[in-house]
Amino acid sequence: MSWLANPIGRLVKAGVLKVLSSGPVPDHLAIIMDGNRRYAKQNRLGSAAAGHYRGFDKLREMLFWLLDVGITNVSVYAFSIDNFKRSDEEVGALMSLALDKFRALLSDPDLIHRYEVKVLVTGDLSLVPRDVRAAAEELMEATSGNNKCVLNICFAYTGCYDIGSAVDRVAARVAEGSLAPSDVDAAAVRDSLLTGGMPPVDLLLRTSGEKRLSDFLLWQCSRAHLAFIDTLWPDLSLWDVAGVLLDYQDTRWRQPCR
Ligand SMILES: CC(C)=CCC/C(C)=C/CC/C(C)=C/COP(=O)(O)OP(=O)(O)O
Repeated sequence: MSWLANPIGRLVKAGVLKVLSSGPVPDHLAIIMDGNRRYAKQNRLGSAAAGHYRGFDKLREMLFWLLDVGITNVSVYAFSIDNFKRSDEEVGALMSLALDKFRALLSDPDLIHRYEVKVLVTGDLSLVPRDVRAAAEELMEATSGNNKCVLNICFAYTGCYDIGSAVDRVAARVAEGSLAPSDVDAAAVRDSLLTGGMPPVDLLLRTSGEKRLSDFLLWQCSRAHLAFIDTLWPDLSLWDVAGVLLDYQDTRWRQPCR
């Protein structure tokens, strides 16, 4: 167990989170949780799946930090459409993990109920097994009345799919007559994205040293501050998060009106 769980550690953590919450915090933080397989290898966990399970535990731990700091919209890249190209064994393990965790989040009083988190699962859910889709839909339905925070789990997702399907929805509205062709503009496409009413991403964090967007929230990140750190996702610490947020706050103080 981390030292942050002992009484002194809890005080230090509360102090760090309080300091961070006193500066400007992003309205919307997006995270590419990269490095689970390398973490599994380095720590001899025996399978990539074990690294992904550690990855979920880190996500849950980090969400408490972010919500305590006052960040109210968090998007995470949990499974890209490109991830279907991985081995059947790994894809199957990631689907089982999602099924398990979507069900666990349904009854997670400390996180979902206490912080009143609405959970969205966004992506092409027609591509995922029926039981995973049903669990995702049940989770979204059960949390749809929560309105303090949004956790957007991008699953079977890519930014190109998101933009393409938004354009399809706009075209369908034009075809049925509910939108005039002259009213088709960037705002109409933006409002049809899977992220719906979420604000644009202010800060994108990617772990593990890779400096790429990997087709994540391309439209939503058009003005985002980008943070790339070397830490593998399951190793992410409170200090990593503090460093990224302090850097973001420094940028906001220097450029208040972007
Ligand atoms: C249901 C839910 C919210 C699950 C969250 C679990 C989680 C953290 C999933 C991320 C999966 C993923 C493809 C990570 C990228 O690391 P990688 O596998 O590419 O690792 P590598 O870069 O070391 O190869």
